[in-house]
Amino acid sequence: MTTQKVIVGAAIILNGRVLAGERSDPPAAAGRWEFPGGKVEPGESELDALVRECDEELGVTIEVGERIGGDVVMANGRATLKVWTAALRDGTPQAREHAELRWLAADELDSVPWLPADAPIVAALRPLLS
Ligand SMILES: Nc1nc2c([nH]c(=O)n2[C@H]2C[C@H](O)[C@@H](COP(=O)(O)OP(=O)(O)OP(=O)(O)O)O2)c(=O)[nH]1
Repeated sequence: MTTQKVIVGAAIILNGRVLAGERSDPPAAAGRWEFPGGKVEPGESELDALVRECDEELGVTIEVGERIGGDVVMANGRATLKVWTAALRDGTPQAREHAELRWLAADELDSVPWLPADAPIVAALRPLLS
């Protein structure tokens, strides 16, 4: 049986800006930008995975908000991307796994090359940043 993997992402919003991270690997994705997050582990809830990944990747505790956009089926058809808004509860984001982190305002969202699957999420996010 094939299991559909779920990738969860956090659009952490602070003062009208969203936190974006530049991937450092794998080579095909390096230099592309994404929402912090990652794969949901077997037996783990999606929201628990989101909180865990933000702790691991950024060293922060988040409070999860609302879903942004719909489920995005990834190009290989074997994974689905789901993104939520989030607020910082504790800590200052550090680039533990990303090459760089940036806080982007609505008019800066197009200034970085997002991973292709993120395009509809970024579009849905824009009106929330003001
Ligand atoms: N975190 C994240 N991943 C995304 C986004 N958009 C997108 O296409 N992806 C893809 C990139 C990767 O192929 C996959 C996430 O895998 P990952 O390697 O970051 O997951 P992980 O942190 O669980 O890593 P690992 O334990 O398997 O090393 O989803 C996004 O906005 N955020």
